[in-house]
Amino acid sequence: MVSASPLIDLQNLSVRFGRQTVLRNVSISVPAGQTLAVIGESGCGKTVLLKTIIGLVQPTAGVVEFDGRQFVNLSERDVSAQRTRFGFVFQNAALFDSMTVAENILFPLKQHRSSNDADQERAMHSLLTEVGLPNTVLKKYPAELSGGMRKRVGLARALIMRPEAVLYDEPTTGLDPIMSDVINELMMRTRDKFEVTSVIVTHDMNTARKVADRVVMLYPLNRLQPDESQILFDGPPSALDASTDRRVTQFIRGEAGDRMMELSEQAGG
Ligand SMILES: Nc1ncnc2c1ncn2[C@@H]1O[C@H](COP(=O)(O)OP(=O)(O)OP(=O)(O)O)[C@@H](O)[C@H]1O
Repeated sequence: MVSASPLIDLQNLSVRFGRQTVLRNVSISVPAGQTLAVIGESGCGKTVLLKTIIGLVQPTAGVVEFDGRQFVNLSERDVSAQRTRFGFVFQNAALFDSMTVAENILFPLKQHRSSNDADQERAMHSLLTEVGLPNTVLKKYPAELSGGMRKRVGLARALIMRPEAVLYDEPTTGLDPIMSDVINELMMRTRDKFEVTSVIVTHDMNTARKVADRVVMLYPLNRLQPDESQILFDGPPSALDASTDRRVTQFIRGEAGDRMMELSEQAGG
């Protein structure tokens, strides 16, 4: 259920690396229970936005709050405690190659909690069932799994701490359409069963349309005028097709449009 108070609140967020400003004055409030998809072309700052939410990137300006608290104001211990309230599903699953699947899934628990081994094993088996993997994968190493299986192990690892919010970075990239939809279904099941708030960075319009309650589209700053908002669209996925902004329709339909002209100009110049 979506509540009115924001769990994740970004207010006038700006992030700069050296001379490159990646995010400028971005404000997004995500109420508890909402599933937000962040779309936009490569390099517009989607992953930086995710990392800022979890405190891995510091804002240059603006405020980032999770449940009313800013990472910058927390002690190291509190930052660590606050992070356990998030699950992060990394791009390409980012599993530890030298660890078995079981060790990968249990890794966050071993780092943070002192629950006994039997409880941990129980939690792991139940999550494995949840993501549709057989027990036989537990002894395997990530290299022995398919891409879709690795993503599901990544999801199980993200959920082992029972997070309140799950951040997904391109969860379906590199998967075939069927496995992509399995991941979509699992994200929806995760939302319903664990009542998590989700932020999904994705290029996959099927994911944005099917899984998200709300879509935000960011645009690269180097293509914007200084006074333009970096958020080109903020609304339910059902409203995407009605957008009158050509940059939005071009993106959601996957049309190169005037970009081909730019390429030939670059090649010619
Ligand atoms: N730690 C960093 N130091 C310097 N520059 C960075 C850092 N992290 C990201 N950037 C730059 O910020 C810009 C946005 O990167 P980001 O990864 O957020 O893009 P994205 O929208 O997620 O792209 P993609 O869809 O290709 O993953 C890029 O130009 C990138 O090089």
